[in-house]
Amino acid sequence: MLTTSLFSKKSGNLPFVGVAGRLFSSYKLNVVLRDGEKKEIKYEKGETLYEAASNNKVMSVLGQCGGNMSCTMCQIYTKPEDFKKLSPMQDQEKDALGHANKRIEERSRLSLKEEKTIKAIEKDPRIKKIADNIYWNGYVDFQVRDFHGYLTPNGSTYNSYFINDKKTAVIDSVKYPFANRWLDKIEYLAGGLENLDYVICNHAEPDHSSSIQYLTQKAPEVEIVCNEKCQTALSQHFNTTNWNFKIVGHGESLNLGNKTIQFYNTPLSHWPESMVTYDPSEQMLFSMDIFGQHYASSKRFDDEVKWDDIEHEAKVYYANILMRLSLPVQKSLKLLGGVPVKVICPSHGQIFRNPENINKMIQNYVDWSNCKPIKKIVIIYDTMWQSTEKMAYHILDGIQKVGGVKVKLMNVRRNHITDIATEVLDCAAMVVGSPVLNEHMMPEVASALTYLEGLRPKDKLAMMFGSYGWSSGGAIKDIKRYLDSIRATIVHPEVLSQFKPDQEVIEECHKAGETLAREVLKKLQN
Ligand SMILES: Cc1cc2nc3c(=O)[nH]c(=O)nc-3n(C[C@H](O)[C@H](O)[C@H](O)COP(=O)(O)O)c2cc1C
Repeated sequence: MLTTSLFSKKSGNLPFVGVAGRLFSSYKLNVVLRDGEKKEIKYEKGETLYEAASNNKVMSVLGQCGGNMSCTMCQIYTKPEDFKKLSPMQDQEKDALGHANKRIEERSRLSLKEEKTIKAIEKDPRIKKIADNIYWNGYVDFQVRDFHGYLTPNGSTYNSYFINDKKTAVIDSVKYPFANRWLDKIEYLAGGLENLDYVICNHAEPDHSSSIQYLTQKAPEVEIVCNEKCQTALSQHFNTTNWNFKIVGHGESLNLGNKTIQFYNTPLSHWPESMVTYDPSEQMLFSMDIFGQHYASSKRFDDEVKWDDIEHEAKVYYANILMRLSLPVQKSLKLLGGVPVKVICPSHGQIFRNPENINKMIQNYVDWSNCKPIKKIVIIYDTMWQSTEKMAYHILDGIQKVGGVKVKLMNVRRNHITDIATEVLDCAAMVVGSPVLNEHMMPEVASALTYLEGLRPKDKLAMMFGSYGWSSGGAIKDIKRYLDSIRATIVHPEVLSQFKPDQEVIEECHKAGETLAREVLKKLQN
């Protein structure tokens, strides 16, 4: 039985049964052995039933699992009215008792003491200790495949962090379908939801805030720490009438006892209210969506998984979520540049603790926020009867003939906009092609370009192409409007083909590809 939380500081609701020694310095216990023999034993303050029984040598078979909530030999029954007074039962204990006895809800618990709980917490895969008195208590969502239209083939995590000090605090919550699991973990770590003092809300987006509403129902006293804009945004998402807000400004601190944590506003480093939390004692930055990755794993740290995987997911995240917000992100990076960081705890994905990885990720953010181009050309196109596709392949041939430039061929119906945006982030040039359909470009090309127009990739060279039947201009006019909007530099006139590309058009495509590759090399010659 989890006699009291590892971190419980409010002793008013300490349980008494099975740990009677906690409330009475010495206690008598009547033991009836299996063969019917009766014995009276004493047990002392702090002893569990298991310890009392083994110290008095009455039950030699007790405790085979070493107190790890498996063998259920220390199972006890309480009176129903006493059962209610006990600390909440966690999954591991429920599971163990569930196997042993179906009546667990009524009056059955395991008699284990606090030290076992510490071990259990540190072994518990649902919780992860990330520093002394700081725990990850988020949720790993292996199943999620779509985030507001952006594909997440590797799932994601909603990271939440529990700080145990004289005051207890949780940083960020999880997406609402997983609220109960989040609440369970807080209950487990704090020894009751009523023992939680603060929830720090760095960002009002529902994947990080939507479970707070369930916490405030159960623990109305908890203070919601956030900036003013976040309070407004939360009130525009949830009924916050009874929420107990504590508004903090940029650079303000919150003393938790031994630790004093700090808050910095990082507006539009995702939403206007975005803020980060910093623990100077651990040099730990709770960076909200900055450095996030949609990546689900049973491991929590960067150095426990393949770097290439999380670096890729961080890039996908940046391209699809933050590319448009590069200026605010640069401001946030500048602000945080003066803050020494040993650990970065983002709100999605792996926690960065490897210094080399932290430096690499910060450098990536500097590069990505500048859309720093590499020698790469992305060809984005659609086709009905393969004429435009054929042109795309001949442009690709021209690029490859020059050499030294990577090419990505992306049919918009075979490549999701998530991946197109990721490839565009660091490409030097984009080539966009569409056949004419009803005097316009194809709708999937429009979809990709609308997405890119919103994300605003910077500093791209560009070129257009496509096939038509009887009126050449429709698709090109549409594509050009988007390329102009993102201020791309068109470095070659459009290449057009009436129906199937003939030899002359094919040669034109080759030449266009060659010109484009040379322009890229010229631009990136250093
Ligand atoms: C439904 C449909 C609508 C079309 N509308 C136009 C049009 O408005 N103007 C035009 O010049 N060609 C139009 N075309 C002809 C195509 O642009 C032409 O067949 C072109 O070669 C198709 O290129 P693709 O092979 O890459 O799909 C249309 C074709 C289809 C099937």
